[in-house]
Parts: sequence; C-alpha cells; structure tokens
Amino acid sequence: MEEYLAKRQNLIQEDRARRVDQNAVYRSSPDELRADELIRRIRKDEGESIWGKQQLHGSEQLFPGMEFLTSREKIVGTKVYDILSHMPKGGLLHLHLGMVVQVDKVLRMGLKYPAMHVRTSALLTADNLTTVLPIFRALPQDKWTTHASLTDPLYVPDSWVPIQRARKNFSEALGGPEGFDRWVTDWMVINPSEAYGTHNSPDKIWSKFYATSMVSQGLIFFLPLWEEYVREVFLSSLEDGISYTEPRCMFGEKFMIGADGKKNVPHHEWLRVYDRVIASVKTTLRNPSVFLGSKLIYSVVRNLSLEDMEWHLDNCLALKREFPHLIAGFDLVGHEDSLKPLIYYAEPFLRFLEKQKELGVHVPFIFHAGETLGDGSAADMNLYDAILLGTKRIGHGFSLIKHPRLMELCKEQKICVEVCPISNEILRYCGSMPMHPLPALMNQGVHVALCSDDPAVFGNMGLSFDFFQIFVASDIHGLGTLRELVWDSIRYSGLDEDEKGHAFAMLEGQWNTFVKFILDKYSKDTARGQP
Ligand SMILES: O=c1[nH]cnc2c1ncn2[C@@H]1O[C@H](CO)[C@@H](O)[C@H]1O
Repeated sequence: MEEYLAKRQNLIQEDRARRVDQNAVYRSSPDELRADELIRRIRKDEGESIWGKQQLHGSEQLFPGMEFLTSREKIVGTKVYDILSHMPKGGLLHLHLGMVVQVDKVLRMGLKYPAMHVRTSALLTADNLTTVLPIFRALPQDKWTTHASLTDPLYVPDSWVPIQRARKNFSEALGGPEGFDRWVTDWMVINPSEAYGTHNSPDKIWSKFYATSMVSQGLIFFLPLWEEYVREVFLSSLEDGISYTEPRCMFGEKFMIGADGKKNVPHHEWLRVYDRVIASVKTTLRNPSVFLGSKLIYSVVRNLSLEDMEWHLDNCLALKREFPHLIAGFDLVGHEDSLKPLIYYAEPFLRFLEKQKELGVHVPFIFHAGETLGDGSAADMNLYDAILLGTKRIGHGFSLIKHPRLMELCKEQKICVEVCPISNEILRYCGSMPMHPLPALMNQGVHVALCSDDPAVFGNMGLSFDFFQIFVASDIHGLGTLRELVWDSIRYSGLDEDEKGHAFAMLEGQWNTFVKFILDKYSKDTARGQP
C-alpha cells in the first residue's frame, strides 16, 4: 500500500506540474502559505454551510459555481467573496466598453440631458413591455419635441419624446416613473428568467443580448454622457481593485453625437476625450499610482463588407499613429456562430500586417475566437485563423480545449486566453462553473486572463464575481493560482515594458496588504471554528 501511495503522489505531482500556476521562479512567503490554507478552509466550510444540501425555491439544488444570476445574492454574503473583493486584480483585459457601467447609473446620466429623447415602435401597454424596447437618441435643439408620453393613447409610434417627460408621464398603470426606470433597465440586462427559462440556449439569449446593447448604445453614444460614462468605467473598476482596463471600443460608426445633438464627432475626438478622462481621474485619486490608465482595442462587428473592413483597418492604423499610447489592438465582435468567420477577412488582415511593417507601427490582433459550442464549425475554426494571423491573446477561446495542437501553440507562442466564465454561463455556453473549460486550460499550462466581458448586462461588476465563481468550483485553485491570474493580467496586457515594471512593483505592495488582510480578519475566525 505504501508503494501504491507513493506512486499515486508522484502521478499527482507530475500532472499538477503542468499547471499554469506552477511558476518555477515564484516562491510563496510564509504569510501567503498561511493565507492559502485559510482560504481553502473557508472555501470548504462554505461549500458545506452555504452551498451544501440546502434547497433553493424548494426544488433547485445549490452548489458552488452554480448559475450566477440565481446565486448572486448568496455569493455577496460569503467570506470567500469578501476576501476576493479585497484582492488587487491587476488588469481587466476583456470587456466591451458599452457594457460596463451599472445600468441604473447610465439611465440616471441620460435623464440629466434635455437633448436626450426616447421612442418606441408601438404604444406601450402592460402586454408589450417585454417586447417593445426603448430607442434613445440625443437630438439637436431644433429637433427637440414637446410630446408628452410613450403611454398616452395619442402617442404616435416612432415619434421622439424627451426622456424626462417620458419618465414623468409614464402611466400609473405601468408603474409611473419607477415603472419607466424598470422597463428601461430590464431591457439593458439579462434576467435569470430569460437566461435559464425563455432564452435558454446561446442563439436565443444572444437575441436579448443584442437588444441590451441597442438600448444602452442610444444613451452612451452622446459625447457629454460618454465622457461621464468613461470616467465611471475607471472609477468603478478601481473600486474593485482593477488598476488597468483594456476595453473593446466599437468604432463602426464614424461619428458620435456631440453636445449640440449633431452626429459629427470623429474618432480622434473620442480618443482625445478618453485621454482627458484618464488624466483627470489621475488627478482626483488620493493614491494615483494604483491607476495604470487604459488602452482601447479598436473593434468592429464581424459582419462588415470587405471594403468597409479595409477602411477600418486603415483607420485603425491612422489612429494608432496619432494616439500610440491608446490603441492596444484590433478585434471583431458579435455572435461568432451567426456572423462572418475570420477567414472571410484574411486578405485585408494580411495586408494590414504588411502595412504595419511599412509604417513601422504595431497594432496586434486580439481576436475573439472559439466562443462557440461547435466542433469544427466556422466559429470553432476561427481559432486556427486567430493563431495563424498572430493574435496576441484569444478572446474567450471557449472551444480551444478541443484542439491539442492549438493549446500547444498557445503555450509556445505565449498567447493568453481571455476567459470570461460568467459571460459564458449566462450566454449558455455552459450550464454552470463545473462545466466550464477553464480548469482544463489552466491544468494544461495555458495562460489565462480572467475577465468579465459585459458586467453591466450580466451583473458581474468588477472582477470579484468571476474570481469567486472559478475559485469555488475548483479544489485545486489556491492563493498561488489567484496570484498567477492577477500577474498574467499585467504580463499579457498592452502596457509597455516600463508601465509593466511599475505595475508589478505596485501590485507587490497591494498583494502584501491583501495577504495581511486575510490573516488579520480571518485567522481568528476560522481558528474558533476548528474542532
Ligand atoms: O462575448 C461577446 N462576444 C462577442 N461579441 C460581444 C460579446 N460581448 C459583447 N459583444 C458585442 O460587443 C458589442 C458591444 O461592445 C455588441 O455588439 C455586443 O454584441
């Protein structure tokens, strides 16, 4: 038996040695080892006391890593969540800029502007609140209207109503002004009844997902609001310990609506504002060194014509030359299963790479690829093209574990996978965390940046929720895993070498404070719980 146990131990070690957190250089400090033991014990205790055997709504089973939208409230009350919410997160490398700020805050921003108007395609009634969505748009003053209400029988479908009036005069039968807020914000998020009931498949939930982005886009795509919004992206990220963000920004529209309500603000003006907000946030922070700024990934929807794609690639290079510190990469977004595959754009992409050599600028592709359940489908095949085209990271890579050679290439070429666990679950690529491929990637040594994707829509604000879900769904992940994920989020970011040096030094200090926090707050607590 002894011999068997020794063999067993060996095999486990051999297997674990391939894990991504087996960093040969890094050695945990004694404090880290104690904190690691503590959080593992807390996870185990809560696995039984909170997620064990109890019943939710009588019939559904609770378990660690269960569906996020029905467990969010429970998660917030856990010690593991408390610990993770104090963790410094480093960078957040996969998020869609228009889907970051809490929806009620975005609505409140919209309500401040008399230029902001709203319309619907039909008179709103109790029966169509969930099928008729609000369309927002800021209008030039000569187009402002005095229409009174979206719910008055005299409402002419598709006519603009000033947002403040639409809210104030929202019919009492539909809940009055609060009913208006509810109607709007319900259109900007995915609800559990949709994700787990009416829209319980990737294709179905994507239809609601597209609707959420249409609704919020109308509010955000207005420069004065956009400026406030971007500030809130940085501030709310900092609140959760995120020092750096690298959002995908949609540049598909050539002009944004300006303060005068006219659609005439070109891309370089968006970037000037972005730069200005970064600088002004730095001046308002008590400790500005924790804010490492932000860079954007130039993004367009994956349904453009070849001609339009060519234009955007050139435009991206022009912006990169004007704002070298702000453009981190180029990507295509949108539903991979139903839109154009990467191979469709191979020619313009190859020309883009050539032009970069000629111009001496570098804009890496940072492609979404393999966000699919397919095996050999066009969306799954995007992984081959992403890697061949030199992608710096892979967005999602949900189907990557099906491809052994591609996993090797990710390791050899240091391609990091931006994994968005809660997004994948809510968009129904997996039913819950225990079904998620993340452990397969990490166990095989593929580097990962943990990301939230669309926190405003999913309710996973910051990064603590995504860390929570993956941490409780594994018995292997420990403090060292968390540390590796945080450090990788800087290593694989678009920060330059100097910025990374500063980031690691800053993180080191934050991390020590975090470890001390765990020990100070929880060592007594669990000692008492011991038999
Ligand atoms: O997980 C995702 N995969 C692909 N596209 C996405 C994802 N999340 C959001 N978007 C897309 O990004 C745009 C807003 O910035 C929207 O078009 C939305 O559909």
